[in-house]
Amino acid sequence: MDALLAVRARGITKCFGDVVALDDVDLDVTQGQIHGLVGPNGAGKTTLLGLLLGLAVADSGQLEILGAPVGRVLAAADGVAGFVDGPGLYPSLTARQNLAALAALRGRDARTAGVDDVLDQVGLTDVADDRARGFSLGMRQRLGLAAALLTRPRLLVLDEPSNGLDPAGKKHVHGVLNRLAADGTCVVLSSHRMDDLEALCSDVTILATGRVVFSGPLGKLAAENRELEYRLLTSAPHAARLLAAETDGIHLVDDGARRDGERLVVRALVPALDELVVRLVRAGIALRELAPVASPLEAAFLALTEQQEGVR
Ligand SMILES: Nc1ncnc2c1ncn2[C@@H]1O[C@H](COP(=O)(O)OP(=O)(O)OP(=O)(O)O)[C@@H](O)[C@H]1O
Repeated sequence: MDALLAVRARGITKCFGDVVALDDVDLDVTQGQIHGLVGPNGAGKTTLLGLLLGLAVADSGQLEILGAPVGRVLAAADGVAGFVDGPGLYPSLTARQNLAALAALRGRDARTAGVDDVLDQVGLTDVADDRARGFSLGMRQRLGLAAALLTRPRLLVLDEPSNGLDPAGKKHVHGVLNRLAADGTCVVLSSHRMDDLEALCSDVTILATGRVVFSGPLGKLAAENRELEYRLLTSAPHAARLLAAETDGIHLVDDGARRDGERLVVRALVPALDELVVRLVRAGIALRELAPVASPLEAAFLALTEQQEGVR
């Protein structure tokens, strides 16, 4: 057992009838890390998060959570909290009553359980006495997060926590998760939003049809990735295009839909792109903007999952 790992999974397989939801999955998540699960619909993300929360047991493989092996009992391991498929709430109770009821279920006194503190953390103080029935999706997500925080988890497991959050709500929730991670809590979350994952996670695991196609630091994903498309804005578009065409390893992308005459789109590995930039500057052409057309995570996600779909 590795004390630094909040999650250690080896050879996890989970089937629902003929459907193989998870197929020989290995996963290491270090304590204090925010780890993202990403994958197309039906890739197995929720199934995996459900195993971490003790909502289901694997058919085979070994799972250790916070250093302890997980048995075949349906129960959340000590120190684990979170939700999949949206938080479970009592619609007729207020936000505060929901949290007090959860605290009472765990045998804690609602007055000292920290209800007001977690409501404040997720930004729901103003609506603490409103019934959950009237809450928007984003507010329900925040209340679910508050419920999880009430247990002071060491592993927080969240399925699509940004669903329904407006930009301010998202920023608020990101702040909460970052603070938790800084204090040593491990967060494992799924998302279809690459910008969320890039903003929050140090590491990601990409699942496709139940199999892990990548797991590791985001930076490694970018570095390992094939050629990416970049958009360049220069002081001399025509001359820049000619120079790019002559540079080894640079492929012009002539996409009519994206071409606006001013901007140049090229496909390249980073060393070839570096060479192009040096050559532009040497030729007296100013580079005003240089950005990937899609983020490295998005590009790698598409490439890796398309590859996997091809294998099926
Ligand atoms: N309780 C269940 N009974 C039958 N099949 C299930 C069950 N739960 C999941 N599956 C199947 O297992 C596979 C993985 O589903 P899962 O919900 O884990 O994927 P996901 O990556 O979370 O997808 P999404 O992004 O759409 O939420 C899918 O084919 C799904 O239909």
